[in-house]
Amino acid sequence: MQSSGVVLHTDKYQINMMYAHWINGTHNRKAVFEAFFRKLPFGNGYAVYAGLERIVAYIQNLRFEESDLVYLSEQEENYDPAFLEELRQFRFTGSLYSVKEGTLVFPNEPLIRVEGRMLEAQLVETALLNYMNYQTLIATKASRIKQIAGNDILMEFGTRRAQEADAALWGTRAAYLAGFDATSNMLAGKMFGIPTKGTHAHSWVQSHDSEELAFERFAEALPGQVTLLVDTYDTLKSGVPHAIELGKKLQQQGKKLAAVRLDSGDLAYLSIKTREMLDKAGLEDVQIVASNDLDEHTILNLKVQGARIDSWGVGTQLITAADQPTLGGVYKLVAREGEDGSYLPTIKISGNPEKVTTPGIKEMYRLIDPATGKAVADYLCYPEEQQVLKGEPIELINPSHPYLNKKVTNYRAEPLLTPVFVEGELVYELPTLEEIRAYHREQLGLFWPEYLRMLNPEHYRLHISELMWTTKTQLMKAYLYK
Ligand SMILES: Nc1ncnc2c1ncn2[C@@H]1O[C@H](COP(=O)(O)OP(=O)(O)OP(=O)(O)O)[C@@H](O)[C@H]1O
Ligand SMILES: O=P(O)(O)OC[C@H]1O[C@H](OP(=O)(O)OP(=O)(O)O)[C@H](O)[C@@H]1O
Ligand SMILES: O=C(O)c1cccnc1
Repeated sequence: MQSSGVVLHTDKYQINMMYAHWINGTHNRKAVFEAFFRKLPFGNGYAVYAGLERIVAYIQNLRFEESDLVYLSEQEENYDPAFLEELRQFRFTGSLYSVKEGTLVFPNEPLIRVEGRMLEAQLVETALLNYMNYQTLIATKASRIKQIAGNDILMEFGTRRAQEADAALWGTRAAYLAGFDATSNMLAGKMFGIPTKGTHAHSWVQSHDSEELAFERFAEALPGQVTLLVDTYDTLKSGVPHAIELGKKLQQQGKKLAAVRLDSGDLAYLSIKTREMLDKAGLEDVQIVASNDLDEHTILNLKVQGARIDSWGVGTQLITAADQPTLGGVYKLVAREGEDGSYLPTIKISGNPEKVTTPGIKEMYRLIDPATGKAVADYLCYPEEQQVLKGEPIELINPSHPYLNKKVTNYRAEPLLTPVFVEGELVYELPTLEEIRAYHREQLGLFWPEYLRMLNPEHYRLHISELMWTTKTQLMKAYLYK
């Protein structure tokens, strides 16, 4: 049976809530949801937002097709056929605001705001979180690795170890936007225009009578871009000497060996020795590539040990975010349409004060100190609060630690939420991946290094307006002391 693919990429409880709203006649009531995460991954000081491009494609393709409706009609819930007819007509008619991909983002910030009919705003929760959580997680991991690798070349090698095909593709894209230089994944290269690179596997060497022959044949087949894997038998006694032999031969022919790849053993020691051997043979411009379960910690350690590595192939640890496999982003209702058509702010209360949601439709700004060009704080206020737009002094309330409030008088405010869909229409021109990559680099420039360091970074804080704080405390009181 054919399926449209995306529309049922949701949890059953969304369909059941849509149905219950329909039964109650509230399905067309307006609702406002926000997607955010509560805790930064990997102990990092920031996250890198990603996922919007796929979210846009998802929203544009939301249609219940015949096979989807047939499948729904077979469910034990026995949905009323008139509900399924309603779904047949379904189109996303709401508005979606989002942070731009590549933006540095922080806990509790509304990264996506969906304003729409209950029916549609509820349906999209699962897919939006799925795309946002994974891609933001991988972009953040990649950005950490990039911080450590500096100007060295970073290649994404993870496809074979990724959690299936979609993760490999979109994870690769996330890695590239956060600073990786290339991928081994050909489909990602074709789909997203990411530069592709490849060396060869041990099987190439094993499939020949000797390592020398394997290297020679590879260089004949692919002149100009040869990287030889030198650890199949013995890196320093066999692989590197054979690569040097071939490198010299190529040099005499006016050609060039590009690099050797180390894939096991002590990468610091082996790279230092390999560099010495290559240099001694007059092959100073032959580069050294390393791979083997690398991540930001190993790369940092190798650099501290003086490793002579020019280029890093990073797979498993990046694409699976092995040290923290989920971002934990959530989607919460912050406002709903009241009987009179106006929005009522809503709250979710928790025993954990950090988990109490902040009510109402919000605008989010990054406040920049014009003297330094650096970000001072992110700030949430209600759209009717115009002080920030006029550059007037504002009181910043820290919602978790209200005693840490501060006043800012001299700032430039950059809005962080951009309209993407307005009443069902796409109004946002998606930037190219290169533009997103450049924007991410600019974003990093907005922050002092203490927020960017890998270990124990300073906390960059999200603040809210006084009015938002008052609204939040009043709503908490209203529900707690009812
Ligand atoms: N000098 C080093 N300092 C810290 N970590 C290193 C160093 N050299 C290599 N590593 C890392 O240590 C791990 C070694 O992996 P492992 O124990 O599987 O050995 P291996 O060398 O890959 O052996 P093989 O692939 O032959 O089984 C890898 O994650 C690698 O990146
Ligand atoms: O270690 P990762 O960060 O995931 O990087 C990718 C790894 O995949 C390849 O090894 P694999 O064992 O799959 O095959 P090969 O060694 O035979 O090439 C490659 O040699 C790397 O070691
Ligand atoms: O090109 C490579 O060397 C490569 C590609 C994928 C995985 N491991 C290595």
